[in-house]
Amino acid sequence: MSVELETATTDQRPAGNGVHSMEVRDVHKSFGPFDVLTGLNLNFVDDAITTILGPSGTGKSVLIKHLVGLLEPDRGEVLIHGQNIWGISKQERYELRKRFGVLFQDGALFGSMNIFDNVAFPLRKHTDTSESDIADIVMDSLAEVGLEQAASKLPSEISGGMRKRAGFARALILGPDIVLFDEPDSGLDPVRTSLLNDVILDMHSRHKGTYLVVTHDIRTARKVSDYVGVIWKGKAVHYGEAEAAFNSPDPFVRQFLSGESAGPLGMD
Ligand SMILES: Nc1ncnc2c1ncn2[C@@H]1O[C@H](COP(=O)(O)OP(=O)(O)OP(=O)(O)O)[C@@H](O)[C@H]1O
Repeated sequence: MSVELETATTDQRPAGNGVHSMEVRDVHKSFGPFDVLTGLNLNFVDDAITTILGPSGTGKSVLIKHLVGLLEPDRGEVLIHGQNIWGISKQERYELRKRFGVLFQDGALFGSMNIFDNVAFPLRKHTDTSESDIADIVMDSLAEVGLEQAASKLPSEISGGMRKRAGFARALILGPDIVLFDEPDSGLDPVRTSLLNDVILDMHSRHKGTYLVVTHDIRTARKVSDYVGVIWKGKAVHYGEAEAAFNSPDPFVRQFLSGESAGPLGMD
């Protein structure tokens, strides 16, 4: 492979007060001898949906874990609302984490709780909301993702697509201003993927917020993205408006976004 690895220019303007909600500055992370993030820089555009694409094993999930403070960089900084998340106390980091909604690959629902209780869980854990208000909020939220009929079902009694939507409802229940999706389309057929993408777009237009979607699915990226970032070998090699990404002259970005075998990206 003979691609020059350039770090993407990610100097995008934040939407509001001059501070990006999420900034990754020169983050390095290794696991034993494996260098996974090798100087990652990303300024996510606020109140937009950014899709992060990249080959398998390139560090996308590791990026998400850094953003929510589950992993600490070996070098570099992760700033959330302008705060270096490893420069604050554990308690402050915990408080900051509540402002995130995270949708993990499998929805991460509690198997022994019905869908209503799964979605109500963050409200019961983190707020003093009364049970009657919780009932209203949860049922509204389930209606938004088309699951009001499934409230009393266990996760094992509904389809994979429904579990993802339930996970999404739970991720949004505290009104987060940042929402992270780790491969929301994994394990879904194209129709269910498309339906989930409709829900992502609909929820974003209703509730706003800075959304980050990690995916392998180019169709998902085409459908939901305002901005596209491409990570390769632990660095951002592209970040920009979705249309520009899909028309990029860069051979690596072109090959990756068109899913073609011919190009600079090989099997290694
Ligand atoms: N806690 C960990 N300990 C050791 N290695 C890890 C750990 N977490 C991730 N890795 C390694 O870091 C690399 C990047 O993993 P990551 O899951 O971020 O890739 P990815 O880009 O999300 O891949 P995929 O698209 O296949 O999900 C992989 O080689 C993985 O094995």
